[in-house]
Formats: sequence, C-alpha cells, structure tokens
Amino acid sequence: MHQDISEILFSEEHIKAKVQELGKQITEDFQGKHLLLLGTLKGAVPFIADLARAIDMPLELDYMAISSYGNSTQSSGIVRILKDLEGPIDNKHILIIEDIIDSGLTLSYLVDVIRRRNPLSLSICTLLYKERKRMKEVPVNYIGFTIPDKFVVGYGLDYAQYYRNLPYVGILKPSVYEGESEPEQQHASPAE
Ligand SMILES: O=P(O)(O)OC[C@H]1O[C@H](OP(=O)(O)OP(=O)(O)O)[C@H](O)[C@@H]1O
Ligand code: HPA
Ligand SMILES: [Mg+2]
Repeated sequence: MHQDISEILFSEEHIKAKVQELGKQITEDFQGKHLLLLGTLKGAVPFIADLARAIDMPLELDYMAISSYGNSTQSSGIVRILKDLEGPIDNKHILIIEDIIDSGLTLSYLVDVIRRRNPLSLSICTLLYKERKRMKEVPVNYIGFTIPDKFVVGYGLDYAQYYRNLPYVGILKPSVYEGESEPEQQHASPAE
C-alpha cells in the first residue's frame, strides 16, 4: 500500500466485481437503445474504460472535461467545462459516468447543461457516492459504492493530480493535505 494511504476502501478485485455487476445491469436496462456513455475527465477515465467493456451492447463513448477541485481537497464552487462533447445528443440516451459524487456541484451543473440539449433520456452512474450533506441533490440511477465523508484517491481519483494510477480506492492521510491553502490558490505536490 502507498505510504500516503491510511486505508484501502476497495481493492482492485472488489472494484472489478462491482464494475461487472453495474455493466450487466446497464446492459439489461438499455438493450436496443442508442446509448452514449458520457465520461467526465479526468477522474472517471479508469471507471469508464472498465465499465464500457462490461456493457454487452453497441454504445458510443464521449467525454467532457470538467473541473472544480484544482489542487485542493475542497470544491472551489466554480465548475468549468474544459472540453465539450463532439456532437448533438438529441437522438441519444445519455448515461453520465462519474467517479465520485461529493458536494454534488459538478453533477448538478453537468445535468443542467445536458438537459438543455434535449437527449432522449438522461441517467447517471457513479462509482462512489460520498455520505454527506450535499450542496446540490441530483437523483442517481447507478451507484457502485457509498463511502464515508473522507478524501479518497486512486482508480482515477486524484489529489493535486497525483494518485490517479493507484489500482485501488483508498483514504488519503490528512497529513498529506493539512495546511493546504484555499482551493485553486496553491500548487503544492504531495509527498513522494
Ligand atoms: O460532487 P463534487 O463535489 O462536485 O465532486 C465530484 C467531482 O470532483 C472531481 O472532479 P475534479 O474537479 O477533481 O476534476 P478531475 O476529475 O479532473 O480530477 C470528481 O472527478 C468529480 O467530477
Ligand atoms: O474524495 C475525493 N477525492 C478525490 N477527488 C474528489 N473530488 C471530489 N471528492 C473527491
Ligand atoms: Mg480531481
């Protein structure tokens, strides 16, 4: 285990089994429909790559790069779209693939943007759903795991862009980020 991790919440094998389960359910639910998986860069990359291969039907993949955390463990409150979808979606069923729902700000912003484009339907799938009071509530269709209100990294999730390549999801030791300045204001790298 990486020295900056205090506890592994979900091992590689555990995640793999959950992804297979979600893929099977999504395959059943969207059979015969024109499905587009909308992945949120960067955090959802490992999840969408594995999930797409666990869905046994034709589908499209596209991505939006959305950022609000910067180098912080707290949302800046400002959600920015850094890359948009390639084309119209009014003839498609959209399934948003998120790595985590925390404050709810990213997802509620994204849902507003996508709804205005009139997809045939809009559903949401997240690997992790943090138990906390949310700033914005959005109904979620597929949840991998519910997690405690701790800052987690791995399997795509970062702190200051690091740890995304850990194969498991773990709790980051608070000592790594204690003393961080306000969101978007600092540029510290975590301990190696
Ligand atoms: O519910 P929220 O409090 O809005 O948090 C969830 C969002 O925050 C993270 O994105 P981040 O801004 O860190 O961008 P990244 O995916 O590039 O790391 C994460 O990947 C989710 O998209
Ligand atoms: O707990 C978290 N870890 C990493 N990125 C995040 N973005 C929102 N919450 C988190
Ligand atoms: Mg992030």
